[in-house]
Amino acid sequence: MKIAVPKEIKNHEYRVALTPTGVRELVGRGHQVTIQTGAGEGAGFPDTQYQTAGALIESDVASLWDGAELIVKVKEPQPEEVERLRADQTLFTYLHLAAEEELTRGLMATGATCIAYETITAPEGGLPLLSPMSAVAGRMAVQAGAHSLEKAQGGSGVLLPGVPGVAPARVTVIGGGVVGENAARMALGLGADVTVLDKSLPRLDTLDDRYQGRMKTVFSTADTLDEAVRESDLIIGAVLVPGAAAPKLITRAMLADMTPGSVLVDVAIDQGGCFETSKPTTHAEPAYVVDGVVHYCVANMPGAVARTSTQALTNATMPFVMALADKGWKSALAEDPHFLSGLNVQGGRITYRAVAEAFGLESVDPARVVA
Ligand SMILES: NC(=O)C1=CN([C@@H]2O[C@H](COP(=O)(O)OP(=O)(O)OC[C@H]3O[C@@H](n4cnc5c(N)ncnc54)[C@H](O)[C@@H]3O)[C@@H](O)[C@H]2O)C=CC1
Ligand SMILES: CC(=O)C(=O)O
Ligand SMILES: [Mg+2]
Repeated sequence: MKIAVPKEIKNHEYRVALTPTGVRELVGRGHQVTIQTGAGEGAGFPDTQYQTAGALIESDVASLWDGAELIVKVKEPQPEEVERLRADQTLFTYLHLAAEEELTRGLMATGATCIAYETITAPEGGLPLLSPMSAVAGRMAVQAGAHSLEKAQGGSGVLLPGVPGVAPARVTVIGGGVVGENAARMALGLGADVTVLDKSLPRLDTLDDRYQGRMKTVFSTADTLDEAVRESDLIIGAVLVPGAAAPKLITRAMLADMTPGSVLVDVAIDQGGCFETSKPTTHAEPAYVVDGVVHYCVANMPGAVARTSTQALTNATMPFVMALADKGWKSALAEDPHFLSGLNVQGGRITYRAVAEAFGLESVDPARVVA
């Protein structure tokens, strides 16, 4: 199969969808892999390493897209990339469609087969192609929050661990999944006073057990959210309803109860964000202030640590890329119901119910599409 890897064009996105190691595996199985000039540069993989692994290097973006049957990317396609996509091509990348109606309609109009990393499931549960980046983003969320708390960033001037004689900062993490656990773990490591809110009691039970009560676990309700808003220096939004738009858990009115200079880090921004006042930001301008509260809402946080993130992401995506290349999308998805749950758009139709529901559109059962 002819596989193309474009250079990512989202703001400050330095990850790349395949490493030279991945290229070597694919080429060894008889596939042709073309890498856009410089695509791996930001992650520390120069073109020469891809060439040694057997890839072709293409400097012309139009030729790269034109010649491909399978396009493997990291971030959701930007408008100029959607324009390049054709009905006979398969796109495999993060899509986060429930947050982006225009992108959803754009991909439908191409007629292409669009498979999202973030909705693929695993037999043992969880989201195996989202979780490595969630681990990265969760860990980064605390760094971002600590930086945003500094006075020069508009923050309240609170140091997360405090110092002897001065209490540590209060950090609340809403959603105790992969992002939430990683964030809470980093905040604990820095000596902050950490509380995790979740709606899942089994999840809170796991966290309590795993951290031996060192982080407080609290069932998420309107009351406990109100309390978190009143008492926290830093709140990290880490909820997820897979494939769906994130619920808005902190409204603008609630910001009035926050201490001036306190910080909201909305990691769930790629699914639309879980705070009413969140809007996607970039690494170039990551934060802004609303009603005295600093908001950090970068939708591609792992892009900033591209070396670590690329390796972690491709470890998880490679088996799926190989299945697509070896078998073609239809057989690969038909044979694996967990892979099939990644199918979001195919032949102009939405094949993921939560995405269709976000826009009041119809969806078709993906099993029918691959039957
Ligand atoms: N901004 C970025 O760069 C990145 C963003 N993400 C995003 O972070 C979000 C979280 O991802 P994961 O931790 O992997 O998901 P996850 O599925 O592991 O965890 C989500 C948790 O949220 C909880 N939850 C759901 N609704 C809730 C509610 N109303 N109140 C309290 N808890 C609730 C669930 O019970 C679950 O424990 C996703 O939107 C993901 O796409 C992930 C990686 C990078
Ligand atoms: C998951 C995601 O949005 C990212 O890694 O950028
Ligand atoms: Mg996005």
